[in-house]
Amino acid sequence: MSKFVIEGGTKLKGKVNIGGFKNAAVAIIPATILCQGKCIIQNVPRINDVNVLEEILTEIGADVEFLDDMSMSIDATDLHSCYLKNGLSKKIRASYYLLGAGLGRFKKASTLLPGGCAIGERPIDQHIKGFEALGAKVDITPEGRINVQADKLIGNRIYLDVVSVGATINIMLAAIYAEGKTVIENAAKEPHIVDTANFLNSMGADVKGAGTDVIKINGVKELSGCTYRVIPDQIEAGTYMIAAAATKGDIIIDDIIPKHLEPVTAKLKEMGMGIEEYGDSMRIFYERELEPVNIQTLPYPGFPTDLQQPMTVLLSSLNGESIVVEGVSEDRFKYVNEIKKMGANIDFTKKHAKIEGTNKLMGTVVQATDLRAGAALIIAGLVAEGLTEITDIYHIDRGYEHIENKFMNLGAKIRRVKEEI
Ligand SMILES: CC(=O)N[C@H]1[C@@H](OP(=O)(O)OP(=O)(O)OC[C@H]2O[C@@H](n3ccc(=O)[nH]c3=O)[C@H](O)[C@@H]2O)O[C@H](CO)[C@@H](O)[C@@H]1O
Ligand SMILES: C=C(OP(=O)(O)O)C(=O)O
Repeated sequence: MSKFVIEGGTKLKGKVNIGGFKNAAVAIIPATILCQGKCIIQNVPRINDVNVLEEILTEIGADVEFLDDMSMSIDATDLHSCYLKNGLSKKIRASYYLLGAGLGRFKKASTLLPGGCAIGERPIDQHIKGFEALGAKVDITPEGRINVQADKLIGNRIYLDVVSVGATINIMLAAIYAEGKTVIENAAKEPHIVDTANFLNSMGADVKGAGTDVIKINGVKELSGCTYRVIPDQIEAGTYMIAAAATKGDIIIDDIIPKHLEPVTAKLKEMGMGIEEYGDSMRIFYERELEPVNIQTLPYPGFPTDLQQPMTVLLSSLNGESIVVEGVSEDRFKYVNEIKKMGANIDFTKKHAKIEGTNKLMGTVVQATDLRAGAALIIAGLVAEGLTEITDIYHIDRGYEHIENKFMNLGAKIRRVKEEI
């Protein structure tokens, strides 16, 4: 087990390069099994979720190798089934995409129920509704194994009862070879939906409308290999933006798509941060005392739920009151108990937090309860007085590449300490 030890009080300065988007890469990698041919995926983030997918694909028989630090070659030509035997599928959320991709390619697939961040109930009823609408039978065993199987997949019209990123992508994957046209209504519009659709189209699929709430998929007969570059991680970029604000810093964030960051940029400007955008990079700098603001997380293009936790830490380090409403995840404030140990003054329920800003957080020992909670605790540690120790940082490694090196390059005093068990 490792932990991070952070000495607070440094203003971030310098430049950080953003990696490929976790939530796009973890959809695109499973989607490669739809094609017979080799795919080269570039700008793959070096995170543990990707390592788990590499293991899963290898286990089911795909030929997977890293060509260099950020490019992955995947050839699933010789794959004959998509049955995930062991517990790897429980280690990450995105293993659910092997259901859609396996169903699409082999008309059947089997995984255990997915894992992922503990942020409340995370049902997959909309994924199942979509698979069934295409003609599949879905069975979940008492042990938590999901089996999907179809004699034939036929395009259909599917209206999602809730806007779901996972269900939108999974139905797209399952429908790629379905006979006729599939229409997903009330689809999610996140940039990774568009990226996955672009990847599928690069292999020869016919997906239109990704990025709007109606996606149309015309079934095709075959897909072939391609080379594709994953978009930059807007959640990683947003994390460094918020860290720059919290530490009163001045940094350049490189390799981004500023458009994807608009909801975050707008809030940070409203608070008083200076932001200059230049093509694929931005400078974000502290100009004047930041003002508290209210936030509500919403599906894209609203403020992303995956940045709610870092933002709550920033708000709790300011003077004044703010309200954060969680409009996407079912229960994403549990980590607040950890920042309260550092002196934050926050009342919260499952969906709502009232923050009485206190610009005095104090270092102590805290536990990363999930991926973004871990990132939020790093930011808390950077602004706190004294030393902060963050345990259970394996959650952070699921989704942030080289995080301590990137923060160290910005001047932060952070180190990873390996603990003897
Ligand atoms: C690997 C990945 O891309 N993870 C992201 C994905 O998770 P994930 O795909 O799990 O999130 P969804 O968009 O599906 O979930 C959004 C909301 O819809 C509900 N819901 C979802 C599906 C369903 O069948 N039934 C249902 O009720 C969920 O409980 C949740 O409250 O989108 C979330 C919302 O942007 C992000 O926080 C995660 O980082
Ligand atoms: C919730 C997240 O991840 P996952 O869905 O993979 O658990 C996240 O990336 O913030």
